[in-house]
Amino acid sequence: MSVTQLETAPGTQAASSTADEPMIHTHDLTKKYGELFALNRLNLTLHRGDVYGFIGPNGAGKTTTMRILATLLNPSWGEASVCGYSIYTGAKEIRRAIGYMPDFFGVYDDMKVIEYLEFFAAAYRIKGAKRKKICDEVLNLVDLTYKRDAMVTSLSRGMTQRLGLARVLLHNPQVLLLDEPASGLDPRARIEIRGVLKELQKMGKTILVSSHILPELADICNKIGIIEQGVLIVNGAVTDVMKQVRTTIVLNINVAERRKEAADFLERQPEVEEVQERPDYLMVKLRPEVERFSDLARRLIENGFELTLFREDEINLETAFMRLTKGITS
Ligand SMILES: Nc1ncnc2c1ncn2[C@@H]1O[C@H](COP(=O)(O)OP(=O)(O)OP(=O)(O)O)[C@@H](O)[C@H]1O
Repeated sequence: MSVTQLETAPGTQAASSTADEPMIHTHDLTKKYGELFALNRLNLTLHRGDVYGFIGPNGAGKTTTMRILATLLNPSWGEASVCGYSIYTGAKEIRRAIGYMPDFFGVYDDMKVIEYLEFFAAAYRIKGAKRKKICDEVLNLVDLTYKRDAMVTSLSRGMTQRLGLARVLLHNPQVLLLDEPASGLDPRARIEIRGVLKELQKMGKTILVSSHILPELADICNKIGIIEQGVLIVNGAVTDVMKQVRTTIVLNINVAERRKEAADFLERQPEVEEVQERPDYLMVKLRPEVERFSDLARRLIENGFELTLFREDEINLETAFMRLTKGITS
């Protein structure tokens, strides 16, 4: 994947004159359908380079937010601006400055991958040699160069999602609105999408990305918001949000040999509450007040254990997240 080439591609620049001016800003943004608040006084601020994970269950208001920011839907009241342009007066400028990938999008059946991209590049009035260069660059970025001449209908769901991402990158937007880009993908395809998002993050794009699943986004975002029934119930830096979401940390740890000894060693460590042996690893529950666990890895290594696995248990994190979202609004 190449990061540098796309940075030089011509694109729409933000209206923002200072580096601190938010790339996305909303104030009391509200959308009502009859009596239903699809979105209820949403206050969000994203700065250049922020990758904001927008997490919530079905019907929480994620798509509504994205569609308002993409100027495809009017709010009932409240303010929103993207790249310094108001959604009320700067819709044309906003559309040039963003790449919006909806949760469902159609692809044209009878086209090759490269024809599909060239078609949209032409719609952005990218011409001639530049068009070819940019199409090749975005294909490379999403790792689809090897499918350049394949028919779009022959792509897997993961590849189609990556092609959708390539499409919204053609005009080098500064802000990306990505509505559940990893939904319905198998674990491998999810990892691939995450890889692309990490590349985009390195390029300094501002990204609002939604998901049902917290762990899916936790390690690529710097900020996270959890929305439920139109209300943003948690908002902040990933580390702070994680503290609120989980009550205890559970780690999955394995060593190359002497697993029983490692279990005994772990049980003696001050931050460990309980160690359970699983067929392939040790499940290590930390005491409730413990927030950091990197020292534990260091001590294991210093005591001669060769670590083959050391990671936070995602299922535990997901369960904690579900508990939090259920607990607050029900
Ligand atoms: N056109 C509409 N008319 C009436 N209600 C709507 C309309 N569009 C959305 N809603 C309602 O607004 C709420 C928020 O929907 P939204 O699509 O934003 O949720 P979401 O978080 O994107 O959900 P999902 O994860 O299922 O895509 C839901 O209760 C939904 O039923």
